[in-house]
Amino acid sequence: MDKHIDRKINQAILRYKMIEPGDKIALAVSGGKDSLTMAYFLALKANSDYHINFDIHAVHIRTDFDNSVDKSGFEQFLKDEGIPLTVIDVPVLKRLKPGRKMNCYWCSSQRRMELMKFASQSGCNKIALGHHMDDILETFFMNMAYKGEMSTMLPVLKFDNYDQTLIRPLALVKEKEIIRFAEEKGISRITCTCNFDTQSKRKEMRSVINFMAEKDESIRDNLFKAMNNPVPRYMINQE
Ligand SMILES: Nc1ncnc2c1ncn2[C@@H]1O[C@H](COP(=O)(O)OP(=O)(O)OP(=O)(O)O)[C@@H](O)[C@H]1O
Repeated sequence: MDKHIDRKINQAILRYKMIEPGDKIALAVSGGKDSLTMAYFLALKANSDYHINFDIHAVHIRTDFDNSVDKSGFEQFLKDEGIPLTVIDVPVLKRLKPGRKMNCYWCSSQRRMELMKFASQSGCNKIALGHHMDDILETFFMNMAYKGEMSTMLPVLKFDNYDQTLIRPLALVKEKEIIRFAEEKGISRITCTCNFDTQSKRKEMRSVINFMAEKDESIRDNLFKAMNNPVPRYMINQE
């Protein structure tokens, strides 16, 4: 077991009050390295005498186009770790309105909607996603560069209009730490490789951040810390 990842997840749970006693958590599992790593560590806690009692149930959304993820491998992995799984078929392509082009935003919003539906039907009050620290940083830079706003994906997001809360247990874990763990565990690194990939802006931001942290890894930590540490006195006030 990777103690560092486990510690970082414990820190996130504590710092953001991410998991509470009695929670029933739907684990959104794509079959990729991030969500399987998340499922592995949460299962260790849910199935042991961890100080917070909670239940987990993995959910995989199977779309109507091939995304090249090796399904049999990840289903077996979850079984071996004692994690129950529900697979839901969602015709993402078929649901597209005539004349509309397929894109990542449409796909992820359809998946998100089905995850919420599953959670509410099965009594889950939380949905866990496999986003990690680098995803959160990239989103922060993308939102500044392309939307002109300072915002990002939150470690814990309570919806106003729904009973569910989104959580991101890997919020303090770096992607390279997940890659190392996934290699040790034999978890496939394949993620979505559909032909509709429109994630080039995210990739651009990733290389900008990697460039900044290339010579000094603590820069990545500081960039993340800065998002948690605004100094209002030295921010430009619009009023
Ligand atoms: N088909 C799916 N079914 C269930 N959950 C999904 C699915 N695809 C993505 N997710 C959830 O959304 C998160 C972000 O999805 P994204 O497509 O960005 O994957 P990723 O960052 O490559 O992560 P992973 O390595 O888990 O695939 C995933 O970590 C997972 O929790």
